[in-house]
Amino acid sequence: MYRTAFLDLPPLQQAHGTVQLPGSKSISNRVLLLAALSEGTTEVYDLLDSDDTQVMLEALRALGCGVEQAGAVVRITGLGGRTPHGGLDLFLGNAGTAMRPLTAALALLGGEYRLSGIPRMHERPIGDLVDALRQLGCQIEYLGTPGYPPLRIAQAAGLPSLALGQPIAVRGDVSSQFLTALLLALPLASQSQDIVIEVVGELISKPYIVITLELLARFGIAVRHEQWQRFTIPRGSRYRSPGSVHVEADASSASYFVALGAIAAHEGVRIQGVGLDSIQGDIRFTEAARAMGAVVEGGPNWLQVRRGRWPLQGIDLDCNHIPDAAMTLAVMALYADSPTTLRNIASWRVKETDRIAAMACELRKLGATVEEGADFIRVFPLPAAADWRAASIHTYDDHRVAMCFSLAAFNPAGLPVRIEDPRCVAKTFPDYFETLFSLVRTPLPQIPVICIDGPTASGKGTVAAAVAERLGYGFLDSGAMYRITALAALRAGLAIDAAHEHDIAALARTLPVRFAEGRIYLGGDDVSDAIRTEEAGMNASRVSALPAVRLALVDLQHAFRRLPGLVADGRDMGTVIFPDAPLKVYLTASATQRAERRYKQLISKGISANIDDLRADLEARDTRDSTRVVAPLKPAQDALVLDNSSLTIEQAVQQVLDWWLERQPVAVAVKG
Ligand SMILES: Nc1ncnc2c1ncn2[C@@H]1O[C@H](COP(=O)(O)OP(=O)(O)O)[C@@H](O)[C@H]1O
Ligand SMILES: Nc1ccn([C@H]2C[C@H](O)[C@@H](COP(=O)(O)OP(=O)(O)O)O2)c(=O)n1
Repeated sequence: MYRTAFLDLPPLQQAHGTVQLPGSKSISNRVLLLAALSEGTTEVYDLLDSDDTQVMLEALRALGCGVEQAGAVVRITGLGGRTPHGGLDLFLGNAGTAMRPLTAALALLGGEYRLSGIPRMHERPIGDLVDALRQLGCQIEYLGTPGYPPLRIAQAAGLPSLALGQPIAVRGDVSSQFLTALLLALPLASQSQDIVIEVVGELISKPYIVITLELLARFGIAVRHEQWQRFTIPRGSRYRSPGSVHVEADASSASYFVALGAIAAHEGVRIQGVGLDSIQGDIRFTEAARAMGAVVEGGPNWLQVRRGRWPLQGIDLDCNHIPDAAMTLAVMALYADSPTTLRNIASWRVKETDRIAAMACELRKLGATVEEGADFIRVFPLPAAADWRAASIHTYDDHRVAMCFSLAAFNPAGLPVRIEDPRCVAKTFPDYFETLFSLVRTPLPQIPVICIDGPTASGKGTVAAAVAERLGYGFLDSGAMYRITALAALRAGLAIDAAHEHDIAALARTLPVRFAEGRIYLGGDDVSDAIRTEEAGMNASRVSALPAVRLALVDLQHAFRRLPGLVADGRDMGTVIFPDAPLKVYLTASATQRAERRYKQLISKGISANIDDLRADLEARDTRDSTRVVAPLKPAQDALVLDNSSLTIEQAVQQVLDWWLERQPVAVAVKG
């Protein structure tokens, strides 16, 4: 997961490969609640691991359910008839799929609870559900704005007698989650009579109700309905664990990869975990994608998508049946040859953010003309490369905004797209960007590299690692390659000299080196500390003067150039290894400063050192590194020199970031 302030997506062109999608959020949280209300233990396979499921699991644990995580299986031992722990303060983040059903279930179980979330959760309506529960006789109070969380369920004395004789009325035209919440929870009260729920107003998002009914059936509760307006929970209904449940992959998450297959050139994308027979309504996104031009094939647990018609064609669609996935259509619309109108999407206004306003605003930043109304959005395409603008996409703490705008990186202008706060995808798909990068093919020159070269102890490694971290880029410590090669040579009994050049080069070509969790392994051996001694540095300097060894390490270093970008530090990153890098920095500091830094670094690690010896050593190393025949240490012609003798680490990092950011098209667009 990227935890950076923003993520710059380089321009993308092709996609190819197979993707296994995370579990559906809607199914995951419904299954968790049903398992929690059942007797016995339910094994849940492929549960989505995300912010929204975590808050649900924590709430269930607090209420007294058994929650046990064992690899890919989560075991929930339900309350059965037991009373949940009361007097709790449950924090539910921004998870509507936890807030609504838990409100209903806890109101029907008795006890006292406070339910709250992040500020946006407190702006998302829940009044219609509370009204329905109050009608029944439940005691629920608003702790802030009436109609919105936070809430207090105040039934310290247990449950008041419920008025179940009349049908329970609930509005269906704001969010189908209110009806879902009642359907999931009301079997708790069905011991002695049928319970009837009547929907007031047109029911939106029916496909989500289909999921609810399917899952209730899996847990032994057969709800009848008439025309989606009147639902009956039969008398004597009881939650019965099916023993195990497999969660389908998320069909809404699939929409980004269906769109990817439709937009990207090449043979297309295969999606595993969800197929055309999915119980999730958003699977019908595939029909909309087909209408725009995608070629979609599918089977029981898979989809295969490739580009068909190109450019895509605009559509005019009532999206009531695919409210979440429809956002993806709004970005696909940019690649069409006629406008796209998405209708009946009023529910977008009460989701993680006002999604109609958000989509319109961000699409306009890319250069598109957008019309919006209370319940529709119309997007005009950007047919010519010159129509596109570089943009920094604000994501409103809305995972879907972040994910669907990543598709703008396929723009024909070859512009990168900045996604702000990429971490927001954690709500449903923490590894979304990693998954995207694993499928797309990008010409190497499009993958940015920042080179930081310079003499020893100038702070290259420190600064490069920090810059990489801020940008979400990979990090190549090329010096480590030479250090490891020198160590491997000595362990193999090879003296580091010209006579053994070819043997050492052969060793370097097949170096079994592995980087994992901040450690470096040579074969199975953790050599992270062994290669950091001053002696290892000097040996590295010697081995690096052998031309055949340098050549042998080129491919290994090039392999680090991966999406979304790379920061590489060393001696010849800008001059030899990545000569086309868009930013090259030559980082240096006075010999006195460098000796002092190295001294402090060694002392802090408990290694004794003498500052005069260190200075003499580093000057000797500078001389050897700068005077060798192949790839000597020197600033690239187009490098920016940064003498950080009198800068703090943070100032040096900031300077490199400033140089980088001012070169990005987004910055230019903002300034220009
Ligand atoms: N302004 C600065 N910039 C970078 N590093 C600094 C700075 N001031 C002190 N240092 C310290 O210098 C030491 C050497 O840095 P390092 O990144 O290992 O250098 P290199 O990779 O160039 O050999 C580290 O302990 C680092 O914390
Ligand atoms: N790209 C590179 C990186 C390092 N080397 C050589 C020269 C250096 O003295 C050694 C060790 O490099 P390293 O960057 O790890 O050393 P310092 O941290 O700067 O002391 O490897 C090189 O020749 N080319």
